[in-house]
Amino acid sequence: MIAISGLKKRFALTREHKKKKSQTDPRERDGFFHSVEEVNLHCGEGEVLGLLGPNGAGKTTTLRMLSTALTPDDGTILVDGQDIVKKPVVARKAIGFLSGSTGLYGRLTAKENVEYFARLHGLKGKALKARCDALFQRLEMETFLDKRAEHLSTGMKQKTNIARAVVHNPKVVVLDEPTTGLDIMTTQTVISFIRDLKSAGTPVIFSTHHLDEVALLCDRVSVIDKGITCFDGSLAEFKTKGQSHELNQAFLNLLTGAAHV
Ligand SMILES: Nc1ncnc2c1ncn2[C@@H]1O[C@H](COP(=O)(O)OP(=O)(O)OP(=O)(O)O)[C@@H](O)[C@H]1O
Repeated sequence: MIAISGLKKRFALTREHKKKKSQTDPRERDGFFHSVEEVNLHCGEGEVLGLLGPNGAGKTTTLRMLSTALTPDDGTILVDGQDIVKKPVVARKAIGFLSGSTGLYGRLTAKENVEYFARLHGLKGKALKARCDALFQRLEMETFLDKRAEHLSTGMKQKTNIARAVVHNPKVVVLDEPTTGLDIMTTQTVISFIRDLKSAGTPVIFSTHHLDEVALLCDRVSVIDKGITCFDGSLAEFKTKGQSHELNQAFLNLLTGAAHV
């Protein structure tokens, strides 16, 4: 289970920012940019939650706090009942996090990258081999396992990153735009991998701009607009509140306020 409430994060404005200070952006104030102002969401066992929002809404900042890469200024994040801000080491074991910026070691092969992270998580011997082999097969990585990461295509890198993120069998999985830049085949593999996680009861949160993926995968939807959660609920509630069965339209209605008229 993942439960986020009252989450906030602001960044000090740089001199550059201050020079270009926007007169209209209410998130720029008191010398700070308020990236996340009030985020609340909930994702239970076996649920997949799609995190939506326009560019710059605060999705990545939220997911980076959830992964413990960033410390919140306020609010609570519970993962499996544990407060991850107070127990970041426990949290890192419990969470599998895929970030937008790839963190593969270019001179290691795809296989070596995944095995390296498996070892960091304490896996070894037969258990390490069994876990890695299962992931390589599931993510259809066999053809490029021995290629150096620096020579992999975008899709191959993403599969390697996903395997790396979940190699320790985390209790919850958090994916920041997992299908961005991928071809249709690789996207299908990623979508079906998320379905497997769901079937195994693992809560999954992923950010996306693709509403067709939300339709295929999600039980729950959370929408952030200008750093504030403006919707968090089931897919059915999203359609009702957005006043449309067409997800793109429901999303737009929620963002423009048309849904509240
Ligand atoms: N370290 C930082 N310092 C200053 N501002 C930041 C920092 N990180 C993020 N921001 C700002 O916070 C806002 C939210 O960024 P974030 O990356 O979380 O948005 P997003 O919803 O993931 O957007 P996108 O869909 O474009 O990826 C943006 O305006 C961004 O410039």
